[in-house]
Amino acid sequence: MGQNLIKEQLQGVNLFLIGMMGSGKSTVGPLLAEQLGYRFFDADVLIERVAGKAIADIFAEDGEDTFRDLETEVLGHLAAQTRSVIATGGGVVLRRQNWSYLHHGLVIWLDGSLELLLARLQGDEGRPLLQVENLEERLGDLITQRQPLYAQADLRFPLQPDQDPPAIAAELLAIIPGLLKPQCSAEQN
Ligand SMILES: Nc1ncnc2c1ncn2[C@@H]1O[C@H](COP(=O)(O)OP(=O)(O)O)[C@@H](O)[C@H]1O
Ligand SMILES: O=C(O)C1=C[C@@H](OP(=O)(O)O)[C@@H](O)[C@H](O)C1
Ligand SMILES: [Mg+2]
Repeated sequence: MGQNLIKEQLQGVNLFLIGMMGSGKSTVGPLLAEQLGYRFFDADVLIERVAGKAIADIFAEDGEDTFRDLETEVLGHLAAQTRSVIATGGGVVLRRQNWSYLHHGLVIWLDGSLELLLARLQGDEGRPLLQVENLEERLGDLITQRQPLYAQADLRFPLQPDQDPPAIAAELLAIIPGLLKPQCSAEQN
């Protein structure tokens, strides 16, 4: 299906990318936005802008609760936009209020295995929840806790270890029209 037809069918509806840390939300998001003529927002980048400091410093100095409050605030603003692809942070699914914002758009879950995430996140220093001795155990615990929440997405997209970001974006663009209901339009509301 051509990009113009997909754009026409989407009618401005936002795309929210959800999934575990390392699933590629921040990487695939801009590619999707470019193909669709949408804007791209990374919720984490906006949180850092609002707080005036890096995510690691928000966690260290103000605590996770403050970070989650900022996350909800930023998401509320983003949900009021149209024609946007939004990369969320992996923990966005934890708060019920966030789901009321996510459901303003189409919610796409990038679902990666523990093995895939571990390979990508080894040595990462920017994600405060992963600064532990046993990364595999921490990721496994987070997956167990969050999987039922991610499963509330409109689409589960299983990640293949050898699929590069452009190929993922292309496959998503082919799948998305099938998710749309005829009356689904952000610009009619
Ligand atoms: N399809 C992919 N194949 C290989 N590496 C990827 C892919 N998507 C993302 N990455 C890499 O994985 C890491 C995490 O990606 P990122 O987009 O920051 O994930 P998220 O925003 O979901 O936490 C980055 O180093 C990124 O370059
Ligand atoms: O999973 C989480 O709780 C978090 C994920 C991070 O974003 P990414 O999913 O983009 O890494 C960031 O929001 C913060 O470190 C907390
Ligand atoms: Mg990210």
